Amino acid sequence: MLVADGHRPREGGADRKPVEVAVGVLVRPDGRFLLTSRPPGKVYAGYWEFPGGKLEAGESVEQALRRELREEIDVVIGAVQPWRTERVDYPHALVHLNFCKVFDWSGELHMHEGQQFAWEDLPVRSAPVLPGTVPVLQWLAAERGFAGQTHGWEKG
Ligand SMILES: Nc1nc2c([nH]c(=O)n2[C@@H]2O[C@H](COP(=O)(O)OP(=O)(O)OP(=O)(O)O)[C@@H](O)[C@H]2O)c(=O)[nH]1
Repeated sequence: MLVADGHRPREGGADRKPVEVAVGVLVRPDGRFLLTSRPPGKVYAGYWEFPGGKLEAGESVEQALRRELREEIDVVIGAVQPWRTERVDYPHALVHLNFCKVFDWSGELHMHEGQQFAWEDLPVRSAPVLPGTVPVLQWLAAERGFAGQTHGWEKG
């Protein structure tokens, strides 16, 4: 489990029920992947992440991902490949991130919530990156044989 921002995990942290989140790693044929900035008004506004959001009652990860990506960035995704999961303990919540790879989608990107977007490569130029996004960059680096810093640390 990743503890974000050096905060002290709350009592019984490991037993709290995490919020399930579906996250999409959209990869283009040239290997670039999509990052979006968190919309104004949300926690960590302006931080860069992979697009996605919380599961609603009764939804599977795949259903939530399809809904979120349609609502937030206007794309209809094809096959969803469950990839890896990660728990992150934030001061505001304990989340269980379900990362899925997506290679195939239709529609033009439109940011519906005032986000910015970038098709990124390693090292990622957009900054700052959300704590829960950092491990994903490391997994991508390992897959791609990329050595070195995966992202910058300063607010860009
Ligand atoms: N989408 C997304 N969320 C992430 C990533 N990494 C990460 O820690 N998270 C966390 O997972 C949670 C996702 O919640 P969200 O606020 O984006 O979801 P949502 O759109 O359903 O939120 P809402 O309740 O404001 O409508 C946040 O606590 C966020 O900080 C990531 O790469 N992508």
